[in-house]
Amino acid sequence: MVSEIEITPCGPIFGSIRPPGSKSLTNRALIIAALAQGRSLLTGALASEDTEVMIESLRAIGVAIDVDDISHTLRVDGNGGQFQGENTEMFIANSGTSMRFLTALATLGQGTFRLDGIERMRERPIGDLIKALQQLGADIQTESDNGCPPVLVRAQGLPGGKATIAGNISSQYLSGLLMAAPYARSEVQLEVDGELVSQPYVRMTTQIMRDFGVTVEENDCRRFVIAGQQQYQARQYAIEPDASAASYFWGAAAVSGGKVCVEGLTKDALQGDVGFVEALRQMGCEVEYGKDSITVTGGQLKGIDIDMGEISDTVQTLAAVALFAEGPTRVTGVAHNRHKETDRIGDLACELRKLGATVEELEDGMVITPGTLQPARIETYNDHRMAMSLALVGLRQPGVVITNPACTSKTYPLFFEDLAAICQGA
Ligand SMILES: O=C(O)C1=C[C@@H](OP(=O)(O)O)[C@@H](O)[C@H](O)C1
Ligand SMILES: C=C(OP(=O)(O)O)C(=O)O
Repeated sequence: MVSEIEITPCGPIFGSIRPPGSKSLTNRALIIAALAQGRSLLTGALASEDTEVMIESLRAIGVAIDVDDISHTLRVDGNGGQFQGENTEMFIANSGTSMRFLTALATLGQGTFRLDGIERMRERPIGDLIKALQQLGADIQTESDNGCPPVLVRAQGLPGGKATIAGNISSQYLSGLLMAAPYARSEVQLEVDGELVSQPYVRMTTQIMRDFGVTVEENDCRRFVIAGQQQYQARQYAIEPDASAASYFWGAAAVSGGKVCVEGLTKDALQGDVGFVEALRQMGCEVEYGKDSITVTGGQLKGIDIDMGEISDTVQTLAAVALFAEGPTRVTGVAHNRHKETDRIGDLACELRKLGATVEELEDGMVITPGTLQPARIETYNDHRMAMSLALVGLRQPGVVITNPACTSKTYPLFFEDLAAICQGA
């Protein structure tokens, strides 16, 4: 792909789109189908770097996965939770879900597993998950003492028992523990210690576990009891389009003053990020929930004060929209965004300032005061969401250049093609 893209401004965008499959659901369904006994068919799956590294890692432990790129279907022949490692290496690039879910899964096998990723992955914390797995009897550690990957697992199956898990840095630790727990030798009791960020992802985890036939007792998203020696039931499973990806198209309607319908998502979607449209409604957009779609119509935009702790992957999208609003927008509740693909508070503030905004950084968010927009060369920090969100600014402001646009391949390889296509009707 080209080394940079200049976004062409366009008029109001009217169109509809079905984004590719959800990253979060694809990677959960892959973990669960891999542990099930028998064949599962996952339809509507995402094909991107984050799912690719998950698939390759599962193949490394003997799970046969056939990818049909045309129908977006994955055929997974699960190993029933029986697998061996012989110094098995899993290279996970910068996929947080893969790193956290596969670390928990690896403890169920027999033998040695090592999980590693790119440089940034070696700065993304995993220590709290390691501690919880140790409480459940796993022999597991990080290679260095900074609490980040690489992770080494000397697995002999997971004994089970009680563990507390911190939830203030990432909910993915809890999701990983939950999905592995039914394969422990005895009951697993999990208790969240302190704040739990990104809660909707945990609800997504328990729902998909139940959909694949295991029981999970749950008390207010704080305490969980999972009987040991359960088995996921292989099945056909339909994956929703990605709601975080959808945010860019809803955002495009907002900044361009058009109307965009995202197909395949509803208010009842498993992904909490559909809640992003309610933030747009607060800012002045119109939102219509259809039977199988959600449509956003742009309006007179005003700044808002919002806690985005439950929908943190859409902070950058909201920030892009905020540049076109009247008055400041204050985002809070997202301290954990500093540990994602990049520091999504500090680095986002820096790029927003280049575009002409005044940004005050908070410990857990930022206050964005729009100014006179100006052309800018946007640094993407190898963060797909920096590229996709700030591209929206270029739909109105000439001279917005996105560097390293190929970084969208983490979750959305064809993002710029899809954005151009929907703009063509504008
Ligand atoms: O469980 C998941 O699928 C995810 C949880 C969130 O991470 P945190 O729990 O680290 O906020 C989110 O940012 C990520 O893109 C996907
Ligand atoms: C934070 C993200 O991904 P992950 O943690 O799965 O790498 C994301 O997709 O925005």
